[in-house]
Amino acid sequence: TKTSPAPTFDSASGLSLQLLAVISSKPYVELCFSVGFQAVLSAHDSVAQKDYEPVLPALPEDLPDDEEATRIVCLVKNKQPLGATIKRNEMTGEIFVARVIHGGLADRSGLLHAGDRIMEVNGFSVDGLEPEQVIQACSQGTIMFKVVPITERAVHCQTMMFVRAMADYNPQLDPAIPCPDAGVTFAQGDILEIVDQTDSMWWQAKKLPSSSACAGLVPSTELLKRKQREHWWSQPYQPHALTAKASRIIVSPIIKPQCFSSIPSAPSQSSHCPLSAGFRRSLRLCRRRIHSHVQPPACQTQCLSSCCYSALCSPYEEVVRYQRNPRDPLRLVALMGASGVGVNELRRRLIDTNPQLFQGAIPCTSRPPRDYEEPRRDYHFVSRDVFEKMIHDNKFVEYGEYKGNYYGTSSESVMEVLTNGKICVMDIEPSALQAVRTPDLRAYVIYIKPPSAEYLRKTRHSAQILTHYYATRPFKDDFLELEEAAQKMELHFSQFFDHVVINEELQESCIQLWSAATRAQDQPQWVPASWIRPQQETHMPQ
Ligand SMILES: Nc1ncnc2c1ncn2[C@@H]1O[C@H](COP(=O)(O)OP(=O)(O)OP(=O)(O)O)[C@@H](O)[C@H]1O
Repeated sequence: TKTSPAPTFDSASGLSLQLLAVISSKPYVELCFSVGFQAVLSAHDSVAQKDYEPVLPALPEDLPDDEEATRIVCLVKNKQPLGATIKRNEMTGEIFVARVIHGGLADRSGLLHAGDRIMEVNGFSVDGLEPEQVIQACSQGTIMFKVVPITERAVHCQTMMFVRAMADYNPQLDPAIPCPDAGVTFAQGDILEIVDQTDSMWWQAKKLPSSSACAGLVPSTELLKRKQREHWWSQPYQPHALTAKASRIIVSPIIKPQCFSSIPSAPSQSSHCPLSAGFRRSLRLCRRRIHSHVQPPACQTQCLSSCCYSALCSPYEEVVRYQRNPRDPLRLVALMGASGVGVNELRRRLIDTNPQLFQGAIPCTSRPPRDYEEPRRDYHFVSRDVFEKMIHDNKFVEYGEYKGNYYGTSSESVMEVLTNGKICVMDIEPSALQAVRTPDLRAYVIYIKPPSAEYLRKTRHSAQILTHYYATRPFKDDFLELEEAAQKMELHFSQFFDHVVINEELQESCIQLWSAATRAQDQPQWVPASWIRPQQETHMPQ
């Protein structure tokens, strides 16, 4: 049978000091004086003397039979929070542990649980005290709780999940949070690790990257949705603001065709210099015009019941860490930016300088080919009927009507580039975000941000902005228009930006773009879980 070794001495550390008096050899003296060695001997003595158990006061003899089992919990706290919240039962006045924060001091002790009734703190009864007074008693140093442990602990729902926040949240501005100091502040686009969903209202989460083991409180999906809805209804009705808000979270990829018949017919601008796929003026104009002409919804109710409501449905987007398998098709790189910031200039340079790696998708049109145009190089030329059938079958990432002809980019034409082993680079309007964030295209969205007004003034004096088919114009209002458009885009869509490039110096921006676009193909990235899950369902770790 296994027997525990019995100690020969119970005061080895004392013995080591006696030993010192008789030995004079230097290595032995150093060994006996070393901190580690003394600590080992002291630990040995504690075990040998069996003085490792806390000395509890003797039980009083007149203990009633129905005395509840209590637990003494001793926590040593310095500056870190206790990691627990308390609440008072309004009927009985009893104080309970309301929740224990994942990874906090109380949680790591393993001795305090949600539902434990607190009877005493540091020897003083909490009877009749307000929760704030109890908290004050736990401010620092060694805190001794006497608690009646909860008999049936709640089943903890601790499945780990990562989400991307689609909205901003500041606990200090939320009067409903149980403890603002325990809240996590986050902004749209932040990645949160949800570590506990036991409470249907207040989840526990860590904002990534996080160096702390301790989580904090964030509103659950349901609660955040409710808060957004309340905020929504409390705003005065502004049709345009409502449209912008609606597109803040989810945007419908399908935009009704617009007719721009008022624009005069244009000269064949590209007759001498054929542009690479996707740079056609008509396509760009068509896209820009549609975006700026999107009508506000006919009525508020209709809006709330359709696109806005679906936007409200997802204040968090579940994400997973994804690294592309080299055998999988490459990812689409979608560039987004305010008109005039330089999206097309950068895209053109990227493709022109690395044609073996990057390519644009060939757009589709219902317009007849011109003399200098070649099918499948300049456009996929299709009849109006075929184009309309493609619209009906949801084939387009984006499309619109310009001067009586349809123009668009189909998912198929993007896929063609990707499966041929090239990175497809596309410039998109926010309305196409939803259509490119799909399991097939897995768009990596790069936002092109304007530099400071001062830098713009310095570098864009000869820059021209595309206005209509045959004309460009210099920037107006000292770049105010560009800055305002960029701010709006960031306000509503920054949660979808995987990367941001500030377009200061062209060549430097191009290098940054190249590096981000290639990194997106090989390095792990946070992507919507829905892109990956269908294939991974059977292999998900439990
Ligand atoms: N970093 C830069 N430095 C100097 N000029 C720039 C820079 N980036 C872009 N430009 C110039 O700014 C003008 C607008 O650029 P570009 O056409 O690419 O804008 P855009 O974002 O595609 O907008 P739109 O589609 O409305 O034309 C062009 O004349 C371009 O050469």
